[in-house]
Amino acid sequence: MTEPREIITEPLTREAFAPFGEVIDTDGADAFPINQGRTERFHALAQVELLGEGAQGILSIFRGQPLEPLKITLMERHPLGSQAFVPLNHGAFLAVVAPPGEFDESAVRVFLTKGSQGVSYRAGTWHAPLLPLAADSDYLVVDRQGAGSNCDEVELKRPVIPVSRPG
Ligand SMILES: NC(=O)N[C@@H](O)C(=O)O
Ligand code: NI
Repeated sequence: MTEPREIITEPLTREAFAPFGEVIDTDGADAFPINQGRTERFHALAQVELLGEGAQGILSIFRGQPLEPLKITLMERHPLGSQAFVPLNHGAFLAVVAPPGEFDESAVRVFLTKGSQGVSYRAGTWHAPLLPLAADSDYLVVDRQGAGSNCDEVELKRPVIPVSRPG
């Protein structure tokens, strides 16, 4: 059994997450009034990427459970589309990511979201499957349905254990 590797979680910010996708959050986002001023539109927080033959955008709800023990051994990517997760009951989660392209295990980073934040993984961004911190956490998921293979998986040589920043 290979030695697990601890990675310190980072707070999720647009700038830090930019190589992997977008942060879906009203904080710090541009907004403009619509509906005669009764509604604020936080516009285009993320782009939906739908690539390849017969690609369609779909909306699903994932009801996730925490991974226990919290040890990540597998990551995946969706080369033909983005995948967004938006919490429906304020469930914080871990966004464990690595840059698109050839998988580089040394480049894995762990972001801790606030319950008010969602993410959109860019097409091809390596990520761990949904990792909510609390039981029965619901997320609206926007991703791609269509022809072709849209899920590549990779086994980590060293399992990753997220740890919170000391202090
Ligand atoms: N398998 C599936 O639809 N979900 C994963 O892609 C995930 O990122 O959770
Ligand atoms: Ni995924």
